[in-house]
Amino acid sequence: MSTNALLEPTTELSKALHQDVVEDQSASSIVNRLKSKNKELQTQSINTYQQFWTESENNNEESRTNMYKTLTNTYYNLATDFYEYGWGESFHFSRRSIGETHRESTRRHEHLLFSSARITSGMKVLDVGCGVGGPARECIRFTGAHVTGLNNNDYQIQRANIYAAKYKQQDHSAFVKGDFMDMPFADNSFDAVYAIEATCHAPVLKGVYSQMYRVLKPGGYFAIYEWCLTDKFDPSSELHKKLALDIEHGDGIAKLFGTDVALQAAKDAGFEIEIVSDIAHETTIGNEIPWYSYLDVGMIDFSGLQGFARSHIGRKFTSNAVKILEKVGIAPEGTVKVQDVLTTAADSLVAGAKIEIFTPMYLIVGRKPLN
Ligand SMILES: CC(C)=CCC[C@@H](C)[C@H]1CC[C@H]2C3=C(CC[C@]12C)[C@@]1(C)CC[C@H](O)C[C@@H]1CC3
Repeated sequence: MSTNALLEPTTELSKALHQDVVEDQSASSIVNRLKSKNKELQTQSINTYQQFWTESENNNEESRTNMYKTLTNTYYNLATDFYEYGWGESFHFSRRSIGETHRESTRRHEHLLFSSARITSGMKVLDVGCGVGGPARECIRFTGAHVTGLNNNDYQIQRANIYAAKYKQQDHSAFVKGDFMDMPFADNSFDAVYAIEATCHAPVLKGVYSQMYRVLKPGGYFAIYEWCLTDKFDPSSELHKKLALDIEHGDGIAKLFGTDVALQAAKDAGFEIEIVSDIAHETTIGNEIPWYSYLDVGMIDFSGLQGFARSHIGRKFTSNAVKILEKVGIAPEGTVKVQDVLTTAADSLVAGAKIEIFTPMYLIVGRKPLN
């Protein structure tokens, strides 16, 4: 393989890279997980990912957008273990209230979306870009619905299935591999569809929303939390452009779109819009603490390893620990770069949020017309 060749994140690659995927305690098992990777493939994967962002012919927006599947899939092959270690099973941010734990606010944020999508017991629901299935499992508990999780990353599907067995939810869930721009489902097959901080990986928002529209039954609800640049984003500002690029690089996103583009895409897909709001910036009760506070400088959560790992100081600790693990050959070469990419994510998200050019929770709720 030439140094510039991209490693395609196929199912075979996933099996060879992640090797033995077992049930484990997510936070403390990061060392074991890193140890069990195929070292050569892990190194090649990070080199593939970095080619989209460092000196190479693939480092441009067009290339990233054309190759969104390779970009995002490779990102999650590398980032998933770290996400579980530092965040848990639900890969999204949440509005936070005083006295609320990370887990509580995560659940509340999910419940808001499930209620907005009018999900009730017995419904057939689609979770688009389901990660390792944290929100899907909560949707099942909260509503009694059957949830299908769609994901293009084999490793995350494998992990979602392990969790489904652990929580005895196999009869209420299914995790399906597929591209959300070309979903492997029949027209009109779900009672409700939702996506939590996932459709931002699409090259074109209208493409993924149209697919959600197609598979939704007439009269059914669509509810999403979208990652967007806000109206305060100024494309002529070097700082704004740099932060947007760092968010894209740190989070496996080919191109971030504005809230206006997202709303128009939902309308163009055919939805009758019922709710639209950047709920990160609402000054309502239940939103007293900024969503990014866990990642911000000075914040330390002593509730456990996971809380510490996501804090600014915890990230520094992890960076140093990973350097040692890589040096002594426990972690594959390139793992330090993965943690660096995630550090870029955390820092740019906080910086972008503080100047309000970015939101991870642009809420759009729409309905597919009955006829
Ligand atoms: C990428 C998208 C669309 C959504 C994921 C949102 C968040 C769950 C992640 C965004 C940045 C992530 C980081 C971590 C956990 C998951 C995120 C908050 C870590 C705290 C995981 C542990 C690492 O050592 C540091 C990471 C920083 C970024």
